[in-house]
Amino acid sequence: MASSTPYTVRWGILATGWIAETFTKDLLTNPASRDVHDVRHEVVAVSSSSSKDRAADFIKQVNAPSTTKAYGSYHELVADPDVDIIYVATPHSHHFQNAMLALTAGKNVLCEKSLTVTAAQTRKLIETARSKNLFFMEAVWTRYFPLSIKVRELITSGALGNVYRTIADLSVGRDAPEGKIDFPDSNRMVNADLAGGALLDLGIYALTWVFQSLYHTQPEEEKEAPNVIAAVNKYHTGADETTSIILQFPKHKSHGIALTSLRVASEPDNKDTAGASIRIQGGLGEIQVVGPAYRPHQLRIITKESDGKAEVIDFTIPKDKERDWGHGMFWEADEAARCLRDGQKQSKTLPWSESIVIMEVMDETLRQGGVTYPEVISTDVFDPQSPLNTGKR
Ligand SMILES: NC(=O)C1=CN([C@@H]2O[C@H](COP(=O)(O)OP(=O)(O)OC[C@H]3O[C@@H](n4cnc5c(N)ncnc54)[C@H](OP(=O)(O)O)[C@@H]3O)[C@@H](O)[C@H]2O)C=CC1
Ligand SMILES: O=C1OC[C@@H](O)[C@H](O)[C@H]1O
Repeated sequence: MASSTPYTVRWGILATGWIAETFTKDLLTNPASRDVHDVRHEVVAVSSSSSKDRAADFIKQVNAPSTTKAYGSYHELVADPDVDIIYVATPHSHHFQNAMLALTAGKNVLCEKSLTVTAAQTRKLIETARSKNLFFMEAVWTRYFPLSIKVRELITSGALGNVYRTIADLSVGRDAPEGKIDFPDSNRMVNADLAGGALLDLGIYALTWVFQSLYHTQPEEEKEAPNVIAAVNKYHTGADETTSIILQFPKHKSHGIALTSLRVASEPDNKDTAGASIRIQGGLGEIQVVGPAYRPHQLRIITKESDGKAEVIDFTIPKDKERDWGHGMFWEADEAARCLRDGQKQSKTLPWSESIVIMEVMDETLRQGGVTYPEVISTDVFDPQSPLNTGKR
């Protein structure tokens, strides 16, 4: 018999930057505000590699319970016996070392995108999670949106016929005079020491739409790794600034076109007038996904049957009115909670095997573009005393 008591997950937050704040505020919303009643979340500890004070400020900033523990190091957080799962919210450069730190301490992990800098690092993390019987998931929040679920249902129901092509773009329009990009060179978006660049930060979302529509929705035995043809422009920091990828899935005769750029914008006026950022095209019609690829808000479904008329479905992100907050990251947290409750070590919506194939596509793209990152962030040898774990910058 199903229990009426929601299953509670106790979170530890590793790092205190922008996304850590956004995600933690989502964890603290009332699940009932999104009509979820089977799981709930507690934030029991927050760690900052900068200082314990920084962690304490963060706890106040997000209005977490006063019992939440503040730690001045990632090592202390992963050793806390009250924590069930660690949310890794550092820059991409740090994900491998930080997630290994947590897994080797026996903690389940939800790790921000891009999962790692290299596919070898992803494989190592997955081997570690498997050998320690722990839950591990890449935090591609968009996959858990009701909008994404609807898109996958439409594809698998055959509403579009065979899907032959997906075009997906996430570009942020930060071109600046004299060949510059409007981020300081030290910013994680362009800083090679922090695994900066368009592909790992934004291109992962364009690839998410290609994979959701052309790979994930295939029966298990039909899934195939694609051939990759990439064009990459590098910025003077060595990170990629504009990257375009053609993915060819030979068995299914389908193509994915994943686009990302720090210079041009997929939504120049943020008002949906530029058209859909994502088009999923089948023999019988197409789905247009409107809004930024990471947080889209509308579907337009145009099929031969509808005679060219679009069925438009709007999706709003529910807000917890008491906290005046709701960003949309809570759905991935709910997924992690249900996996922990049910003893599943990976999410069916983004299984380990798929994270590996996507990282392999990114590896190949960066190889073709001649983008390389420093050894300290691209090694797949775990070092608990790495500066990425100790915060010694
Ligand atoms: N899902 C989503 O929508 C989004 C996901 N992201 C992902 O989240 C991750 C973090 O991004 P974001 O929050 O924007 O980044 P921020 O720069 O805002 O925060 C990163 C945090 O990591 C910690 N950190 C540890 N070492 C370093 C270092 N050498 N340089 C900078 N920070 C360091 C710091 O926390 P402390 O000092 O407390 O240890 C810092 O506050 C990235 O992987 C990014 O791709 C980002 C934005 C949106
Ligand atoms: O994941 C992300 O989504 C939103 C973007 O603004 C941000 O750069 C990226 O990290």
